[in-house]
This record gives sequence, structure tokens and C-alpha cells, in this order.
Amino acid sequence: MTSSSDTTRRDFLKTSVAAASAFAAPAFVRGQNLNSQLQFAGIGTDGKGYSDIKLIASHDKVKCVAFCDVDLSRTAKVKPLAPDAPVYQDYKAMLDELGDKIDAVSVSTPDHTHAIISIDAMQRGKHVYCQKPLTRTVWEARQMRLQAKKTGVITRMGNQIHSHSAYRTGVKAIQDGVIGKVTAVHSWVGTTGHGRSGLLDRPKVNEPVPKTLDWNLWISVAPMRPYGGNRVYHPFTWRDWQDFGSGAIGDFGCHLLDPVYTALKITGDPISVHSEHTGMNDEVWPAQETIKYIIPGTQYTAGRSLPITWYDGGRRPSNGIAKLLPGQTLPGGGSIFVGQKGNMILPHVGQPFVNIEGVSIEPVPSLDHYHGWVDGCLSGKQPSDGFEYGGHLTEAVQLGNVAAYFPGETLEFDGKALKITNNSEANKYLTRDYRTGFEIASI
Ligand SMILES: NC(=O)C1=CN([C@@H]2O[C@H](COP(=O)(O)OP(=O)(O)OC[C@H]3O[C@@H](n4cnc5c(N)ncnc54)[C@H](OP(=O)(O)O)[C@@H]3O)[C@@H](O)[C@H]2O)C=CC1
Ligand SMILES: O=C1CO[C@H](CO)[C@@H](O)[C@@H]1O
Repeated sequence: MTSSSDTTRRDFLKTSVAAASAFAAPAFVRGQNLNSQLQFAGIGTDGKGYSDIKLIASHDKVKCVAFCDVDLSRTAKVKPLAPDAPVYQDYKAMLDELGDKIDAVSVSTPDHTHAIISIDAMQRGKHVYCQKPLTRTVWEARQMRLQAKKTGVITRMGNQIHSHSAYRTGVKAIQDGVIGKVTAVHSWVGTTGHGRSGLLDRPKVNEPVPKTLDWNLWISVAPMRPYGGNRVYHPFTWRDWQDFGSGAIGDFGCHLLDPVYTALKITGDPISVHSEHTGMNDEVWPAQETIKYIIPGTQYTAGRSLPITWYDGGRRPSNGIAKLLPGQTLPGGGSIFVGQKGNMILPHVGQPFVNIEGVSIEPVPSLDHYHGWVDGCLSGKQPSDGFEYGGHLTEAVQLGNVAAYFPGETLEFDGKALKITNNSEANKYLTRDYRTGFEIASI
């Protein structure tokens, strides 16, 4: 039920957002006028969607007003959170029908659908919490941050460990100068680019689409292909496939590189990117890769540019780079910040340590990532990792995937022009061809 004062407030917000769109007003226009309740709809209700919705809904000022999932069999878990809330298969139908009853949405769907859903929601003035990586392509990441700026809605990328004690502690230590200025960063994860579906190519035999699933909506912006079968593409295994997911760096880059971008306050576009890997075809991502970025330097780096090296699929930096003290070991995933005074090792969601005798780091407490976004929607205060930040980080991550198509080549990137300047063929991988009816309009 919406009270008349709510209606007035929402009408006012509609006008405010329209005005914000027209004049590119700052990001607090909508949020500062909200009353004490946030009417929220969750898009993507199982897998990560379930925990996103549950944790957002645990804020006492959130009311779940609707749920949406392309597979109705996967809505069972969220229903008890709001038994009377309607359930939709098509997010567009939900936004059309419920209109101003929705203030904010979460988008916890496979990567290829993040941009189309989030941009539509932002254009309608909804605050958006969207999972990592923010988008499947570099161009989409740029559109997301431009749209967030234009509409002034409150956004957050779904990388909850941005608010975790371990990463916050690592960020503070770097900014406090514990290892001096940073000369290089090495980040790695054990995850491989494919292997979740057990396939390297499309299956020859296709099972029928389950009755509860709208396969046309699941495919969304990507070229249509047959359903395949359970766990060929859906659910979860889409990560392997170039049309839908983003491989190992797409899956973990926005996690592991988050404290790197945050600590060093990186806001510039990568200058170049170079990938070397174990091979790929037209369908799935490489099993193991090493991606070398050159990023513009900041106040926390020693040089005017900074090399960042990414490793996945079992690759990791050498002991010569790590220079660990006796008794220290490299974690399964994490980052080494190489500094002028020594190295800081930041395990993936583990407390950082340094290889400087006698130096230890005081932990910083965690914050509630989900409630932080809700509080931002209610107060108008944009959290630190909105789409401006997440868009930059995701552009870098997905640029690594562009480089995978040209192994051994250094691609030079002009961020302002959104263009690779020394390989014209590579530019086509910055974006994709959108299926008719699922286009995303450029801002
Ligand atoms: N921050 C973190 O720690 C984590 C983040 N993630 C991120 O969360 C997102 C979802 O991943 P995951 O949960 O594993 O994926 P799933 O394949 O399990 O999809 C999540 C849910 O979204 C539904 N869905 C798919 N497409 C649509 C659509 N167009 N509209 C509405 N619902 C849809 C799925 O239905 P169906 O079953 O039919 O596909 C499923 O219920 C990804 O971006 C992933 O990177 C994932 C895990 C952890
Ligand atoms: O943190 C995470 C845990 O693993 C998942 C599956 O690889 C990731 O998608 C996710 O981001």
C-alpha cells in the first residue's frame, strides 16, 4: 500500500529525477527526499540474488515490494521474506506495472544482463545495487557510470568485501604509508576461466527448456542459442562462456583489484594491457592467464605509471617477487603491494601482513555493505563504490578480457575516446552486437 504522502513524495521524486537527467544534477537529488522507507525489488532471486535480497531486506527500513527471476522455480527461497509481494519473470513488466511503488532494485543476474537491467532501472529513477563485475563489456561499464551520473540515483557494485575488515585494513595501511609508495602490484586467484560446465564447445544434444524458465529472457542481449541442459549455461556455469560471463578475471577481478583501486585511489583509465594465456577458442575463456596492465600513477605510487599484473588458473607471482619472511606463505588468492620500504601481502578476504621485520598492522572494523547502500538511498549519500568507481574498475577488468583475443600483444588504450589505438580489430571486443529487442542505447 502506498500512502497519499508517499504518492506525493514519489511524484516529486519522478520530477526531480527527470530534472536530474536533463541537467546532469549531482547524485543526491533523489535520495535526500526519500521518507523513512525504501520500497525494494530484487531481480535475480537465487544464487547470489538470494543472499543479496536477504541482507538488503534485513535493514529495518526496507520493504520488499516485488521479486523477479526468469526461472520461477528459483523464487521459492525469497518468497518467505515478503509472502504478499508479486513475483515476475520479466524485470521490464515488473518496472512497468509497479512504477513508483519501487524505489530501488538489486540486480544479481548473470553478467551479460547487468547493464540492460540496471540502465533501464536507473533511467526510471531507481537506486541500483548491481553485482560484480558491473558489466560484461568495457562499453557497458562506461554507460553504467555515465547513466548513474546523469540520473543521480544511489548505486553500489555488489562487492561486499569492499566493506570487509581485511580489505579496509589493507587500504588504510597503504594510505598510511606502511610500505612507502607503491611501485607494482601483483594480484592472483586460483579460479580458472572455464571448467564449470565441463564443456569447451556447445553441446551437440539439447535438452528441452524447463517449463518454469523463460529462455528468451535469460539469453537477453546475447545471440540466441538452444538451452543446452541443466548447468550447460544456466545456472552458474555461464561464467565459462564468452557470450555471458567473463572468465576468471571477470569473476574475481572486481574482488581482488578492489583494494588496489581503493587504496591507490585509481581513477584513471588503463594506459595499456597485455594478455598471455594457455589458449582459447570462440566460446569459452582461457584456463590460465597472466594479464599485465599499465595504469596511471597516483599520490600513492612511486612512478607516474603503475604496473599491475593479474594471474589466474593456478598461476601466481614468484617467490622472488613476494620476498616473504621465514614462516610467511602466499595465500591461495590475494595481492602483493610492492612498496619502497617493503611488501604488503593482502590475502583475498584475509588480514594483510608485511615483510618488514617488527611491523604489524592494526585491523580496521568491517562495515555493513548492504545497509550502507540502503542508508545511502535514504539519506542521499553515495557510497564510495558506486557505479562511478565500479565502472572504472570493471572497464579495466573487461579490458583484460579484450586482450585475451590478442595474446602476446600490448594493446594501447585511449580511455577518453574509449578506443584501442594500435589494433583496430580489438575495438570490436570493447562492446558487443545486441540482439534485436535487447539493445542498450548509448548516452
Ligand atoms: N559478490 C559476490 O560474492 C558474488 C557475486 N556473484 C555475482 O552474482 C551474479 C549472479 O551469480 P549467480 O547467483 O552465481 O548466478 P545464477 O546463474 O545462479 O543466477 C542468479 C539468479 O538470477 C536469475 N536470473 C538469470 N537471468 C535473469 C534475468 N534476466 N532476470 C531475472 N533473473 C535472472 C537466475 O535464474 P536462472 O536460474 O534461471 O538462471 C538465478 O535465480 C553474477 O554477476 C555473479 O558474478 C555471485 C556469487 C558471489
Ligand atoms: O566471491 C565469489 C565466490 O565465488 C563465485 C563463483 O566463482 C564468484 O562469482 C563470487 O564473486
